[in-house]
Amino acid sequence: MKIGVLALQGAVAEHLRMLEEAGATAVPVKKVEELDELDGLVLPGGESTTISKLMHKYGFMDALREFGKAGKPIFGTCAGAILLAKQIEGQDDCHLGLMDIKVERNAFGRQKESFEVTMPVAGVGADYPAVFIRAPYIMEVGENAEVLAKYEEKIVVAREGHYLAAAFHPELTEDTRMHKYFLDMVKEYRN
Ligand SMILES: NC(=O)CC[C@H](N)C(=O)O
Repeated sequence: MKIGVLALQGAVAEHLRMLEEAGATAVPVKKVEELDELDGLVLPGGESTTISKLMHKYGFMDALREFGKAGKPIFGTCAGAILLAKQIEGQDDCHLGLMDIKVERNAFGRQKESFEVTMPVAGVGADYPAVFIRAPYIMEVGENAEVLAKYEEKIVVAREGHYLAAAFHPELTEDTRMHKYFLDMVKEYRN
């Protein structure tokens, strides 16, 4: 199984390492042609506005929409979840607009810029260590999306078919369960 990590900006190396540990072959993706050989893709955390600008610059907007619409699984973490969302609170435009979720950026307030909590994530585990860094939260999910985790009543993990979004950074722990969950999704959609 070959999984790419979009390598324009953000936490790329950490995702590559976790995907390898979870049992996949993981490659950084810097050119659209590299999408062809992939079974799935991770959109890392970072700064969504910066990543989006680079996605436009290097032709990834249309290429990634095609990738998603062809049924290839995509996992967006933190800024990556913002890139996937169809709606962003306070903004008219979205980025990829592939996943039927509405997100609010930097949703946990200044005093909580970064924090770690242990929480249950459905299908992943009861005690998942979630690292939040200037994290968004998911305000609403569409009727085909399911909520996998909430923190303080806010949705922080959701799945819609072959799209997975997490508000936190699963690549910044030693716990590979979230990446394994994504690899199981990829297996499910590969055939
Ligand atoms: N750690 C992150 O990915 C932060 C996301 C960032 N606040 C954004 O809006 O893009």
